[in-house]
Amino acid sequence: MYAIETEKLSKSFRGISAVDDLDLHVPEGSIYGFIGENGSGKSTTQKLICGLLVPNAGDIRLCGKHYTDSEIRSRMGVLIESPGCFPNSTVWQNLMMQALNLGIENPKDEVVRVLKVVSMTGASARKFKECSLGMKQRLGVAQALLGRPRLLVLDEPINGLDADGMRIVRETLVNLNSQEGVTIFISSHILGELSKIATHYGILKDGKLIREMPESAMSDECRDFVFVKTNDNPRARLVLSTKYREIEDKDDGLRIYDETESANVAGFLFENGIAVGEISFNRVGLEEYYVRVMSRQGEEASHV
Ligand SMILES: Nc1ncnc2c1ncn2[C@@H]1O[C@H](COP(=O)(O)OP(=O)(O)OP(=O)(O)O)[C@@H](O)[C@H]1O
Repeated sequence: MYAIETEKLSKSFRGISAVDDLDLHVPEGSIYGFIGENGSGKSTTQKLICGLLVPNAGDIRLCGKHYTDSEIRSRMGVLIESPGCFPNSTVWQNLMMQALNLGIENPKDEVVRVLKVVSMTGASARKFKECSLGMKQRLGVAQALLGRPRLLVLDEPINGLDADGMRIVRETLVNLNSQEGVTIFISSHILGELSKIATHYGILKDGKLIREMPESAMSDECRDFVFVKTNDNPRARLVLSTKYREIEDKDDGLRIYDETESANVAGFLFENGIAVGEISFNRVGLEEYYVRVMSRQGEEASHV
């Protein structure tokens, strides 16, 4: 079953298409990384799913039910753009107001719980306007967690966070997903961070979904390679081409995509009188995969 499924979802603003015929499939229990360039339609899609915008066409189903179903909606937590908070109220007061609005039983206990989850217990007396950007983002996540939602829709929740703030949000999301089975639909431009947690990906371009796949399928498309820097890369390339078929110039060095090991490449270069300055075994990461998919969009990339 899909936690979120859209069928031919479309939205335009004053005749300009923002989301175009979108068929999205977010499996239950997944952490679905939703990526795309600025203006590709990620926020619009998330707003449509959360009922903050009305589609021009298409359908949205949440856990098999129409997205307007109130029971399903009550199991959703949302952070879209910046958290809606009162600047002169404290972190505690803002969360309490939200908990009361949501009609949560034992709101105090629930606020204590979510503050703990995002590691903000010590900041509960701080006014919202005095919070750092990182604290505000984490408060937004805490708001989204009120009432123990089964589905979280998060728009750029790690934007503006420092490394520690990112780690806290990342660990929070992974724990919610692995321990409580919460489905997380998350957009982010910080691909390195997203790749640490996502189980599925959807790539959006100009309002259209150009790729959708589980992380394992993306890993299969991302290839292993040996990266080597030498004292003479052009000669190293010539020498290596007598033994290896797929060699690429990249980052002041050479990549060898053939199935081999660093030690074999180093040994072969050494035998041929070429000094190796740096050698490592690597894999194409999400950022590079994304750049390549975007640049060859429309083509079927069998090897990325
Ligand atoms: N309320 C609106 N009125 C008019 N145009 C809008 C509105 N909201 C979004 N758009 C347009 O729709 C397109 C998609 O915007 P959207 O914010 O969904 O993209 P995005 O992928 O979330 O971008 P970003 O990564 O910069 O947040 C853009 O061209 C944007 O200008």
